[in-house]
Amino acid sequence: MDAFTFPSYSIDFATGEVLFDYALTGPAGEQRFTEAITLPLPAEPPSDETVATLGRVLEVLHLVAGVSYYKAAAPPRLVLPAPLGAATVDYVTAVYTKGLAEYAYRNQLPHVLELRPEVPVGSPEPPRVYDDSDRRPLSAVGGGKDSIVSLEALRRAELDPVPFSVNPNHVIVSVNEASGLTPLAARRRIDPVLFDLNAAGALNGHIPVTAINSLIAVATAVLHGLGPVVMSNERSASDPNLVWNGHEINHQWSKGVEAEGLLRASLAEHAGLTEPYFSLLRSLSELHIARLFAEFTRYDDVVTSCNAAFKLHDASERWCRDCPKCRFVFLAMAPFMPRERVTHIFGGDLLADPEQIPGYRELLGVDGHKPFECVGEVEESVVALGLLAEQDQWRDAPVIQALVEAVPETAWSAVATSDVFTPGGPNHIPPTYAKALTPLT
Ligand SMILES: CC(=O)N[C@H]1[C@@H](OP(=O)(O)OP(=O)(O)OC[C@H]2O[C@@H](n3ccc(=O)[nH]c3=O)[C@H](O)[C@@H]2O)O[C@H](CO)[C@@H](O)[C@@H]1O[C@H](C)C(=O)N[C@@H](C)C(=O)N[C@@H](CCC(=O)O)C(=O)O
Ligand SMILES: Nc1ncnc2c1ncn2[C@@H]1O[C@H](COP(=O)(O)OP(=O)(O)OP(=O)(O)O)[C@@H](O)[C@H]1O
Repeated sequence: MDAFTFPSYSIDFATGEVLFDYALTGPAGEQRFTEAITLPLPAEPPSDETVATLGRVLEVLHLVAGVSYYKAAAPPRLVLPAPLGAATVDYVTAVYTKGLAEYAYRNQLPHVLELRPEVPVGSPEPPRVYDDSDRRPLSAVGGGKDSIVSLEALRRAELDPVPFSVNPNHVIVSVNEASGLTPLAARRRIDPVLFDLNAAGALNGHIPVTAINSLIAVATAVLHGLGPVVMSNERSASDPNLVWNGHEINHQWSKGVEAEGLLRASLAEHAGLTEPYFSLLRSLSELHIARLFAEFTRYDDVVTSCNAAFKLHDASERWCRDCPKCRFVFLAMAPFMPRERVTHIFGGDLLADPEQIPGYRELLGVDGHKPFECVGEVEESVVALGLLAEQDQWRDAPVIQALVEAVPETAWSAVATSDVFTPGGPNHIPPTYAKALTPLT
């Protein structure tokens, strides 16, 4: 295949169904795909202005959601369907290069990191300006600790959040029920042809899924006349796992602050949205968020951060208790709650199981590089370990004993001056929302 194109998209306002068409083309022929996204419909039909703004958001989503199909062949040409402004070209370029960086690294495809889209000459019509800043926020819920902290911070600040998810599974449904708030949900159906191609050995790998979920959330907020989309992406999401051929490889790129800024700029330029999207937890470390989560016990029976529970096929019921994310979140929550509570949340005690030691050595930077997963920085893991080693309830746990001995002296001295509990770093949080977080932190 030598090119990836975007033949058309359509929306049916009777059902909320949006169809995005894609094509991989080359000398051997064409492979078409159609992704279907069903937006929740509002009680009243949308105004012409809303339809126009929604159309602009969907144009960007059409481009971004193409990554799933582009990656099946990684052709050298990415051919966009219409003229775009500079900020939107920058965003789309970054999604296909930085967002696919882990995929490029694992498949040894350096050209993906250098991909530049071909954009038709011309300028898009300027959008209508749409000020949504004072409306109820749409708060993205992924079922894990982070979105729960945001939801509760917004609720305490009386900002009246609407929980929102893409394809909510039983975990997300239970988290929403525990919140007592009435959620909105969108459906997303990947073209099953992609799964057939994967089974036949097509190129495959990680994609920037948060970029897709984010734009579906913004589209839903516009359609329902709601305000900003509030994400729960933390400070450490911006840090790369490694550097390859001079490029940063970050598993969590589309959760990072760079992606957030590029998406905001694109939505302002292309859709006229003044305050469309930001992460409320941007200035916090994962460890800090885990400490905040410990204040809320109503979600203990349902909260699940393990990615295995969110697979499209053969998902685990809740925590798998044997992956980097389970290991990290257990380590991060344990210092801030009784041992019985964290063991209850996970359905087992990971720090009592010596089989977990090799995985924890990676998280602590003793072996290998930071795993390709949504886990905190090495520094956060070392700080958590230090806190646990001081507690009677954990000091004698087999994993804690082994890890305390494994961590080198240099790492202990580095964390002595750690800022993991000091909010910091760049963020896009509007002042009204910054106030929502202050009482918690
Ligand atoms: C749940 C998970 O981690 N899935 C990744 C896994 O896919 P797997 O085959 O084990 O399961 P499925 O998720 O059911 O996917 C089936 C195939 O579908 C393709 N696909 C899926 C979703 C999508 O949006 N586009 C797709 O093309 C994919 O090719 C699968 O083969 O391994 C895959 C290959 O490495 C990953 O692509 C799957 O990742 C999902 C897209 C996913 O939802 N992952 C999140 C849990 C995730 O990684 N979140 C990151 C956020 C990173 C970001 O920048 O957004 C995080 O939490 O750090
Ligand atoms: N299915 C989904 N629908 C909408 N938003 C989602 C979905 N899954 C994740 N998100 C959002 O994407 C961002 C990144 O997801 P991530 O899985 O890191 O967060 P989380 O589930 O809240 O917490 P944790 O890090 O503990 O898993 C969060 O803002 C989360 O709310």
